Amino acid sequence: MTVTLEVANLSKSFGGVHAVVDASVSFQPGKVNAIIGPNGSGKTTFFNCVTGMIRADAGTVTLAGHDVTRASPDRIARLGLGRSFQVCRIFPRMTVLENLLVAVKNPSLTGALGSAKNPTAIAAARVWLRRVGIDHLEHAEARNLSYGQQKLLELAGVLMGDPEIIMLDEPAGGVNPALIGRISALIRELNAEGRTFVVVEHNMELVMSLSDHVVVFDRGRPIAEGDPAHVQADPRVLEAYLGV
Ligand SMILES: Nc1ncnc2c1ncn2[C@@H]1O[C@H](COP(=O)(O)OP(=O)(O)OP(=O)(O)O)[C@@H](O)[C@H]1O
Repeated sequence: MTVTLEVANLSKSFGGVHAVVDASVSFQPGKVNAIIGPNGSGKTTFFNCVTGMIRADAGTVTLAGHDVTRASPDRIARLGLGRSFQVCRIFPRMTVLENLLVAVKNPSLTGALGSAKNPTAIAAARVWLRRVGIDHLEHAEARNLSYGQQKLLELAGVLMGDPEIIMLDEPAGGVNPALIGRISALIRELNAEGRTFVVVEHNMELVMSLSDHVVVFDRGRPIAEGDPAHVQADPRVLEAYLGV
C-alpha cells in the first residue's frame, strides 16, 4: 500500500487568528508519521483541513494523486483516508457492535441502516472488535465503556472503512497507561500490515517510541521534521516548547 498524502502551502485563519500558515508537509507512505507542537500551534486545524472537515483558505491537499483540497470528508474517506477525533465520536446509547455497523461506508442512509443486518458487515465488525480487544463488550452500550475503550471502539470504526492512511487525533489523550500500550501495539501491528499513520499526539514518550517521522508545528507552521532523534535535538523545537 503506497497511498501518498501531500499538503502544500495550506493556510487557515479564524477571524484574526492565523491557525495554520503556509504549511507544506509530505507524509511518508507506509510509515508512522507524527505531528507534535505546543497547545494552539494549529495541529488539529491542519488535521481538519486535510480530512475535509473544514475548508482551508489556501493551499492544496493531494491524496493518492487526487486534488482533495475541496473534497468532502466522504470522498476523502473513499480515497482511503480514515480519521479519528480528539474527542471520541461514538453513539453513546448504541451498542458497541451497532456503532461499528453505522460506521460502515455507505452511499445512502438506506444502505447505512441496511448494514445493521448485513452478515458481511457484522462479520467484519467482529473481526475488528477482536483485533482492538473489545469483542467481549459487543453488546454493551458504548456509554458504559471506559474512555480508553471508547477510543478503541472509535479506532475499530475507522478500520471498518479499511483505510490505507489512518489519521488519529490524540489517540492517547485521557487514556490510562495500560490502554495506551494496547493502542500503541495496535498502531505498530496495523502499520506492519502496510497502513500509513499520521498521529497528532502530546504524549512524547509515545511519539518518540512509535514514530518514524515527526513534524513539529509552532504558531501554525511546520518548523522542523525528521526522525525522532533528529527532531528532539533540533534547537528550534526546544525553543518552541520551552520558549527559550
Ligand atoms: N473554530 C475556531 N474558531 C476560532 N479559533 C479557532 C478555532 N479552531 C481553532 N482556533 C484557534 O486556532 C489556533 C490553533 O488551534 P488548534 O486547535 O488547531 O491547535 P492545536 O495545536 O491542535 O492545539 P491543542 O494541542 O491544544 O489541541 C488556536 O489559537 C485556536 O484557539
